[in-house]
Amino acid sequence: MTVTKIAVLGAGSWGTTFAKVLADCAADTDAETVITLWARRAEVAESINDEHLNPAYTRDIRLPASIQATTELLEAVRDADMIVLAVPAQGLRPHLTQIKDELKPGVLVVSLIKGLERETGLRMSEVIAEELVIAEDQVVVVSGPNLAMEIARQEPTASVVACTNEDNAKKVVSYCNPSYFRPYTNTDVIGVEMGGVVKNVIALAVGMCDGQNLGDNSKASVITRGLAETTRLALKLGGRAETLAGLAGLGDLVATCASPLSRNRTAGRMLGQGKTVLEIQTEMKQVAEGMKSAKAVTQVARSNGVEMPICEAVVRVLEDRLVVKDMANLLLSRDLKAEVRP
Ligand SMILES: NC(=O)C1=CN([C@@H]2O[C@H](COP(=O)(O)OP(=O)(O)OC[C@H]3O[C@@H](n4cnc5c(N)ncnc54)[C@H](O)[C@@H]3O)[C@@H](O)[C@H]2O)C=CC1
Ligand SMILES: O=C(CO)COP(=O)(O)O
Repeated sequence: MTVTKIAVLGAGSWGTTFAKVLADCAADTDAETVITLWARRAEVAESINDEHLNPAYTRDIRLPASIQATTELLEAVRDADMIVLAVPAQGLRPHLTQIKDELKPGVLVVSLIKGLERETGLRMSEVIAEELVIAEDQVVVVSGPNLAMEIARQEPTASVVACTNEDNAKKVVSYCNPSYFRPYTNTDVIGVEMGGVVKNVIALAVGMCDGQNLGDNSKASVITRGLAETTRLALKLGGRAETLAGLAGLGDLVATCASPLSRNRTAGRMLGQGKTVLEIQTEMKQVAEGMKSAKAVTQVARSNGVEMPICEAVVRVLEDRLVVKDMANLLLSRDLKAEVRP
């Protein structure tokens, strides 16, 4: 039997949980799979190897003993058939630069990351293909309503595995389909990625509503109009409307904006309570991608002539050019128009 080697880079909440998804799937199917999880910090790798726990990120969840953690990046990716990327968006490119000479020909590279590169406005799949000099159809994106802790607890969850080559998406699906995780394939990589990126910014706005003690009408209005602006941008960039109405669009937006587990919603709530970006970054130990990607989202939108008033307002708050209590007024006083464009 051939052994499949999978490397997961990033032992935070989602990287660790996804490694568990892969390991549980391999156990369910009796597949010969070696899963190596790369952690930046030695104590994280040691805890995963010795105790099968990653308490800082997945609390008391017992990880499969088959997951081997390492702090050696090149050792993790050497001979890997599939490399899964779960580091924060702004830290991705330097890691790609380090691993690019170690890639096995034909390797599949899977992005779990929900952000845009700030300097270039590129989606993660674009950064990966560009930096690793691999074909677009070797890059696969996994996105959906996937709060890591719920999946770590094996609560039933669906997701989307997107690749321009459907066979490659199916291959990835075959590795990440344990009993509690149901991945659907999609060939609309742009729609899937943009759904995941923009929902983080909308979740910041919903968190701001919480921080201002606003109720469900306000939040539902932000979520729904947020989906409208996300869809406008995704369509303009070449995505499909059905994707944004699916798991990676509406599904992820609802999960993130509703869940107290969401780091983006939590960061938004703190902003709504008057905390500064610096205070929040110091207090939160985990990444809230929307805080880093919001500006790039609005820049990409502007350069494509797409209106994104909620995202624009979030950026103004992040840049200290708008106080949260004035945000509703700013959004509600815009010119009246039809809900659906004829
Ligand atoms: N946690 C979740 O529920 C989900 C997260 N995601 C996405 O997955 C990506 C990773 O997120 P999480 O695992 O949740 O983040 P996290 O904050 O839990 O962990 C990030 C990991 O990357 C490491 N890290 C931080 N800065 C780094 C840098 N500059 N270079 C290298 N490593 C660095 C940290 O030590 C940690 O191991 C993000 O893009 C996030 O939006 C997607 C779906 C679900
Ligand atoms: O992407 C996520 C759920 O699908 C996680 O959201 P947060 O990064 O806001 O926690």
